[in-house]
Amino acid sequence: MTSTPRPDPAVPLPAVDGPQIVVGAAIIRHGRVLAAQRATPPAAAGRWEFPGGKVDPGETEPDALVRECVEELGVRIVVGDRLGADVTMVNGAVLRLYLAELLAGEPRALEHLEVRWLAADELDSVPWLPADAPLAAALAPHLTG
Ligand SMILES: Nc1nc2c([nH]c(=O)n2[C@H]2C[C@H](O)[C@@H](COP(=O)(O)OP(=O)(O)OP(=O)(O)O)O2)c(=O)[nH]1
Repeated sequence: MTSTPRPDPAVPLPAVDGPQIVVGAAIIRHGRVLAAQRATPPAAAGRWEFPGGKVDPGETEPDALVRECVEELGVRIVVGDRLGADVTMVNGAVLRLYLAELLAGEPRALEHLEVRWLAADELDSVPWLPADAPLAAALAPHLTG
């Protein structure tokens, strides 16, 4: 019988390269989702997105969302389930959306031009970044009451 050698825990595993993951938070309150209007870069300025950003090396996706929502909105959130499919963006990065709820604070546009609460029938009222449009559409059933 052959046995598979166990990796030596003292030897670091090689880094597994994958696409850069960008996480977005669909923060829902009273049947509305929080959308944020990008200020930068010029090509994306004025378009709308979900608060969030790049996941840092060694950081979990929910931790990245909590960190970004403090930085961008000045709020604490609780991260829930994933929503929708991964969206691969033109630069090869992958956008991944999570449902979230506010734990503390009132969102302010600390890094965005504006933030806005959108009801289900208002999801089409803002020009989303291209990758966000299918995710915004997937949100509609979650925006009730
Ligand atoms: N945060 C966020 N970024 C999005 C969304 N949709 C979308 O295409 N993007 C793109 C815009 C940016 O190219 C990239 C995320 O960059 P970012 O600037 O928000 O992330 P970050 O704060 O971690 O970036 P950095 O300034 O530290 O480099 O993903 C979205 O819904 N939320």
